[in-house]
Amino acid sequence: MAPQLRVFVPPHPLVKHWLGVARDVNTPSALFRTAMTELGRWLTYEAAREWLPTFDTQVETPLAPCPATFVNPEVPMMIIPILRAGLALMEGAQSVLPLASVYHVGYVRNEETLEASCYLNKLPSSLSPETRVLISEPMLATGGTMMTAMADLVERGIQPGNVRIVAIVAAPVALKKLAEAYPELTIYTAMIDEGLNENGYIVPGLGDAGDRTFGT
Ligand SMILES: O=P(O)(O)OC[C@H]1O[C@H](OP(=O)(O)OP(=O)(O)O)[C@H](O)[C@@H]1O
Ligand SMILES: O=c1cc[nH]c(=O)[nH]1
Ligand SMILES: [Mg+2]
Repeated sequence: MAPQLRVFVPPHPLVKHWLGVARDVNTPSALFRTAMTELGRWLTYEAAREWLPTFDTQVETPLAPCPATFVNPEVPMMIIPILRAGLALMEGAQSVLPLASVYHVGYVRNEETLEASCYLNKLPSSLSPETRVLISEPMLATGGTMMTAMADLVERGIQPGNVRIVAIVAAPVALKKLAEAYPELTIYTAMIDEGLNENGYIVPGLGDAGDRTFGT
């Protein structure tokens, strides 16, 4: 069967709570950052389920031998925060995946054309195809930023089937674009919103995630 984009919206009260905090226009920047970090933590927790590679072994408890399962540190795992807004989300992701390497990439949308351009790329020139990649990117709006980031990853050897995107809010147009180009992808998001306004902002969304995270 042909792969189909999988989008999960975990029905978790903490995800709902922190999404409400992030959406509220009256939330100050410090609390908005906390909301981003918490959403990164819980969405990554959900994304890691049945995805994080493990190995089975045995340990000695103080009383008896006992089977045990550990996260396998030999399978390469990376977190890619998309600057700027992906940084606070990444902090939560990192608390769940402390062994993951972090590679920063920065893309910015042109406010008129809405096209994304890259201003920072710390990715190595090639990556092992079995690398598991978690991308932290709060907003999937037109999808242009994520399409560019995915192209940069695939060019370096990453398989889309090994990528999970953690996003706070996703617009249908971005999901459609990603589904057509990378149907093997898996996305974890707190909500799929209605659409975009004439300036390319997600409605109801949460405004400019980067500006609200950093108080700019
Ligand atoms: O799906 P798209 O239409 O491409 O929009 C999503 C991107 O737009 C925002 O970044 P922005 O360019 O505002 O940069 P910032 O995070 O530094 O604020 C947001 O953080 C995403 O990266
Ligand atoms: O709603 C949106 C769309 C793109 N980028 C944001 O920060 N917010
Ligand atoms: Mg911005």
